Amino acid sequence: MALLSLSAVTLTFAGNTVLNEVSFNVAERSVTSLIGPNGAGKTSLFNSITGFYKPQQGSIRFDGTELLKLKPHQVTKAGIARTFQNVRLFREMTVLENVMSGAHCRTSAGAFAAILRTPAQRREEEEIRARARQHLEFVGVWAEQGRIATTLAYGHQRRVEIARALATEPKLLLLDEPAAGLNPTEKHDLVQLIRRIRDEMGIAVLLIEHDMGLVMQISENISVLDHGEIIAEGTPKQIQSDHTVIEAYLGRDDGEAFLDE
Ligand SMILES: Nc1ncnc2c1ncn2[C@@H]1O[C@H](COP(=O)(O)OP(=O)(O)OP(=O)(O)O)[C@@H](O)[C@H]1O
Repeated sequence: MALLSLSAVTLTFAGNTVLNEVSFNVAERSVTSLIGPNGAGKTSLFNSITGFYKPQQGSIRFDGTELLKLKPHQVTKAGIARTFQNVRLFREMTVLENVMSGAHCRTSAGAFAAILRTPAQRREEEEIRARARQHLEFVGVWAEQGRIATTLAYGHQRRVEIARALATEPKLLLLDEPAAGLNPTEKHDLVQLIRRIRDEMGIAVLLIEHDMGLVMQISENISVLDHGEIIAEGTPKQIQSDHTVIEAYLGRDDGEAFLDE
């Protein structure tokens, strides 16, 4: 059964249709990629899933819950975490604090207890710290836990952002262009990390990515968005030989990337 299921999702801004009756599924413990030329509507789709945008029509069901009625923090609590196209870490916080902030949606002691620093709150804080450590070790940046997050090398900032997303304890992780700005070695490591997130943590991953080599290597399923519509779906092999997809990329800025692979 699908973990995430979009059905005829339509999103418009001032009469401009950004998503037109988009339907697709993400299976549990899978890596699914969403590809498409610049401006196709990929990030808008992420924003619709996470409650930042409110599609006018359709349904987005996740693990038995309709998401379209929920606010962003409720979507996080339901089990969906995301990273952003441009890394968004808290500037004044250390690496560890950034990751601990991700766990806040799961805390129970409450703001009052936090102000009074009750024993229950202190215990909870210790648990969050221990889990944040596990996540930082998992993504391989624990050694830098005490540094201000935004002073880290770019590739490491991306890992911290993934660790923060994992700290919300998601069932589904949305990654928006995680390979952008990474060198070949870092991209290789990212592929391994995404596989470990799926295999060791049992988390499904939905990926927006322009690096076709990476997409073809890692995805079980690919959905292709063009001008706000799903124009193809299938395995990497099926997508690579799909003429509609090749047509959609021809003559685009990012077309060569697709055709070169
Ligand atoms: N808040 C908004 N208000 C109006 N139009 C918007 C808004 N957000 C997105 N759009 C429009 O939706 C279209 C799709 O944009 P989107 O960023 O989702 O594409 P994308 O596929 O993620 O592109 P890229 O690969 O370049 O990141 C664009 O025409 C964009 O201008």
